[in-house]
Amino acid sequence: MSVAVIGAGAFGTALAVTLASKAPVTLWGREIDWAGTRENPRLPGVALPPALHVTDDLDQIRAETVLLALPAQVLGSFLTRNAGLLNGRNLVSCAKGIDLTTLTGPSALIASACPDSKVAVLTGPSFAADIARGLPTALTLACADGRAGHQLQHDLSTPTLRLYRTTDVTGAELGGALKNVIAIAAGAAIGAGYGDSARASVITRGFAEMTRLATALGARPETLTGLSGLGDLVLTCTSEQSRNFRYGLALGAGRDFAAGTTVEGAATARAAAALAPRLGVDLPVSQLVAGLAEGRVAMEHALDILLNRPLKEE
Ligand SMILES: NC(=O)c1ccc[n+]([C@@H]2O[C@H](COP(=O)([O-])OP(=O)(O)OC[C@H]3O[C@@H](n4cnc5c(N)ncnc54)[C@H](O)[C@@H]3O)[C@@H](O)[C@H]2O)c1
Ligand SMILES: O=P(O)(O)OC[C@H](O)CO
Repeated sequence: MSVAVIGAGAFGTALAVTLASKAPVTLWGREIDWAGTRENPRLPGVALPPALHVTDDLDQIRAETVLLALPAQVLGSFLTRNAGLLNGRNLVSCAKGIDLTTLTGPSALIASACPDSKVAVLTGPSFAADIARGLPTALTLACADGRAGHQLQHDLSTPTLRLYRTTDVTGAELGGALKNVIAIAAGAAIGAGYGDSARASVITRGFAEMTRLATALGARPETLTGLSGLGDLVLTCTSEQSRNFRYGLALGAGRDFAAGTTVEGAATARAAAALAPRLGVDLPVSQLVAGLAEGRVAMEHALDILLNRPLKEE
């Protein structure tokens, strides 16, 4: 097995660090002026192991399996530019989002750009810092090709990173994408001072919403109850390590949020809101988060919008 990681942000670097405990790994990033220090400022306090080679030269990516750890909204253009280099290899998406241009998940972007590749998705509850520090973590490896998924599950598991396998790529990647949207709403509820009971309602109704959208797009409902759905939803809605949750906190409290931070849920809320009428599904939380993120909805009206919806059966 040979593995490379594209995207030297926090997550790509963390995955490369844990995988380098098994075999040499090449990590590609476009801004790697930090490489000589053997510490990525996006992952402070983690020394890169000797088996991890960092480069900004894509020609050095020769591995048969390539993990794509770029933000969801830049993945499409990256694939278009580099399909010649990537097509035919096993390509594993590590991004959590829905592409705003195509309203599809990362796996469809990859399949379209690289038709000769086996496509997989690696997703689930995990903070980059936890993986890089060797804390125990369990993720979902989704691949429609069962045999390829089985191989990737073994190739990409490490002593501290335990992968479970599924063939439901749609369910796994939508769980990972949509939990970010709900985490923004949960953060906003806490930031606005609505309390933990309100957060529990957001998580529960948000989970119902995730399941509605994902199943309308072909996901298996049980996938949403797994690590990639409920597992990641719980983590992201309850931890201030999450950037989506912290962004929501700032929205709720009326505070500024650090520009340039990767907050996948904002664009994904807009994508989900655009999908809702096409699929005939009701996504009130996603629509609200899209409105908040775009500045169309003021936080002081957000609660009224949710509470004034018609009363209905659970
Ligand atoms: N950080 C985590 O804990 C974590 C955990 C699980 C999944 N993820 C997912 O991984 C993905 C990446 O997140 P991250 O935390 O690594 O983000 P990050 O903000 O730490 O890093 C993003 C990286 O992408 C690079 N980049 C941005 N635009 C680019 C482009 N056009 N071409 C090439 N490189 C580009 C940046 O230079 C940066 O290195 C996201 O979809 C995120 O949801 C992150
Ligand atoms: O920091 P966030 O909000 O992007 O969350 C990171 C991971 O997706 C948690 O599983």
